Amino acid sequence: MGVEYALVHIKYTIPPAICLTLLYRPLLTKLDAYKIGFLIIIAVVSTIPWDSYLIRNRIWSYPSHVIIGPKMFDIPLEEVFFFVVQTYNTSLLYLILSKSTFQPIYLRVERPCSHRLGPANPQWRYYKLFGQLALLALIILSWGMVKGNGIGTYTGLILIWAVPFLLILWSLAYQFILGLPISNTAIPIILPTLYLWIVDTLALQRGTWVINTGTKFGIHLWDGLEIEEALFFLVTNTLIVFGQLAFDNALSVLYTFPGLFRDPPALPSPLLLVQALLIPAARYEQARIVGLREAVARLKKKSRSFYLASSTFQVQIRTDLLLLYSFCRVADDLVDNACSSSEANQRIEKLQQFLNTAYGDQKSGPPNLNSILNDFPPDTHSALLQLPIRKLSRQSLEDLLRGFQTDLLFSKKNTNPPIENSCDLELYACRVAGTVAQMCIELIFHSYPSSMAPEGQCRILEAGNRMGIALQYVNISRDIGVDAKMGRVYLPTTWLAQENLTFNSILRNPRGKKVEKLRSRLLDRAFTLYQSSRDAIEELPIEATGPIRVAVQSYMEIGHVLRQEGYAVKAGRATVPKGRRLMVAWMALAGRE
Ligand SMILES: CC(C)=CCC/C(C)=C/CC/C(C)=C/CC/C(C)=C/[C@@H]1[C@@H](COP(=O)(O)OP(=O)(O)O)[C@]1(C)CC/C=C(\C)CC/C=C(\C)CCC=C(C)C
Repeated sequence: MGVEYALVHIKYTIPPAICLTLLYRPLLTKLDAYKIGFLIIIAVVSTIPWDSYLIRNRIWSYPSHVIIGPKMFDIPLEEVFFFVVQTYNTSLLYLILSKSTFQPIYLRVERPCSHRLGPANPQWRYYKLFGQLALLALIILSWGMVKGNGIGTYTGLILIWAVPFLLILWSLAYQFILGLPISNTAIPIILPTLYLWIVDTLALQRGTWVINTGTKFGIHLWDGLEIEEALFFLVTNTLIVFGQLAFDNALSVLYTFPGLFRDPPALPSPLLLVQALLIPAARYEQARIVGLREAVARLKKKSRSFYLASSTFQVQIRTDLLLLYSFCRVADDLVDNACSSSEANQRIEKLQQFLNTAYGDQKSGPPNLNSILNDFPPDTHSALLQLPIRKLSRQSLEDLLRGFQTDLLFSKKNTNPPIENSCDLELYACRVAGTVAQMCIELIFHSYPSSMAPEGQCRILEAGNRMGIALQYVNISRDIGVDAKMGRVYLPTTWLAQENLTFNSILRNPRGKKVEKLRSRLLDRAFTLYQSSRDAIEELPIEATGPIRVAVQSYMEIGHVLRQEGYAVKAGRATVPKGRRLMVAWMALAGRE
């Protein structure tokens, strides 16, 4: 009996497990736990028969003085723990590295060129086939090595066990394996493999486990690292990462195509996941993928705070929020970028017609939105078409358009600017931002059905509305100068009068001590509203609380920056430095401010 192998864990595998857990803990969700647990079970169940065979046939062995004693099917318990901890560590590293990637946009429709819906990535079928043939060849080669019963036996046994699993995973998830950024694929394989190679070098040099002669090539990758050991760790980490990728591929299919899976559960069963993976890529909906790609690009370009926040949501709700953002952004830009206020008015009318058609008469089947799209520029079509209409209340979207209408009432000639007093300001903010908050909450409750009584849900919606107003006040405080250039002053005229300012004087000069005083007054209101509504976030479904905290705290941080002297400005707007934004997001996830 000895503790040598146990010490390998204490020194080398448990410390990274603890560090990775602490790092990922604020982001860990039930779905992540489900994924990791699922893979650990598969890893242990599939490795035990193979490892037991190897030990019984003396391919490798453990001197009795290095293990504590208890065994499972001849495998020391330390070794069984190794399968668990390796799967856990590599999975966590994968989750950390892939968190910011919105994976559904890497799905590809595969159709033959002659298909009536047009060509779409036909070459991917050949990539799949090529990989399958290569893996089949490897299986045949490894079978020959095992049969030969010579120095290639150990290599053959590793490959004959692992490659069939790789073949299955490749066949199901080749799109993600090939298409995702290497931060999601190669890096989570390479980093733990290199680490385990070093650990293995140290362990073998100390004789913790021994590969017997006659069944190995005797080649060392470096001094102390047998080629077979190096291969083993490479292959097992590849299996773990491919397993995670297959899982995520299934989730992406499930949550991206409502036409294939309408309202899938937040924790899908293994059967449902397999069904999603078996859907032929020819049935994926190209318009949906394009809509999501454009939504991600829009969010990335236009809002750093919400882009960062969006990456903390799970794929299901993240998809809906991205599409909502895309619609709101496009609608806001259509109005803001119109050449004249009459064109802007026409655009709002068209958006209203779009909503009328989209909500239409629910009984007469799905509405045909294509005819109305001709009224809009082509680069806005996907944002309009993909809006998750059936999950959102018509009232909120119509109020948002009413808010945009207020913007059109600003003009130098207009002697009655639309925001006269605090009530006007609040109503405006409620329409353009309170509605957005309410829609976000509607989407959350749709993704994570709650047993909360309707009164409770109403209370949360009201708090969300206040939070939206708070964010809009921060937005207005930040943009006083930018808005003045567009002929808009959202500070109430009664407030201006108290400082001997006028609408036109702000248009001429949106700076100075008096303006700072008013900015500060608006920020005070924003923070009061924030304080009065932030507790309601904790009552949201658990999957949404951390990410929503990130969204609102990141945006409120702009307010904190505005209160400091000499803050950084980008394109005329106060901006939160990246490091500070990340710190705020991290603290928000951890539930601190
Ligand atoms: C991660 C996440 C939550 C993403 C989605 C957010 C989303 C759908 C935002 C819509 C943004 C938008 C373009 C709306 C049009 C109207 C508008 C301009 C509103 C202002 C946003 C400003 O963003 P930005 O600075 O990029 O805009 P400009 O460059 O100035 O044009 C707003 C300030 C409103 C944003 C409000 C929210 C996102 C609501 C936040 C509150 C919640 C999510 C609910 C909190 C829940 C409780 C229970 C309190």
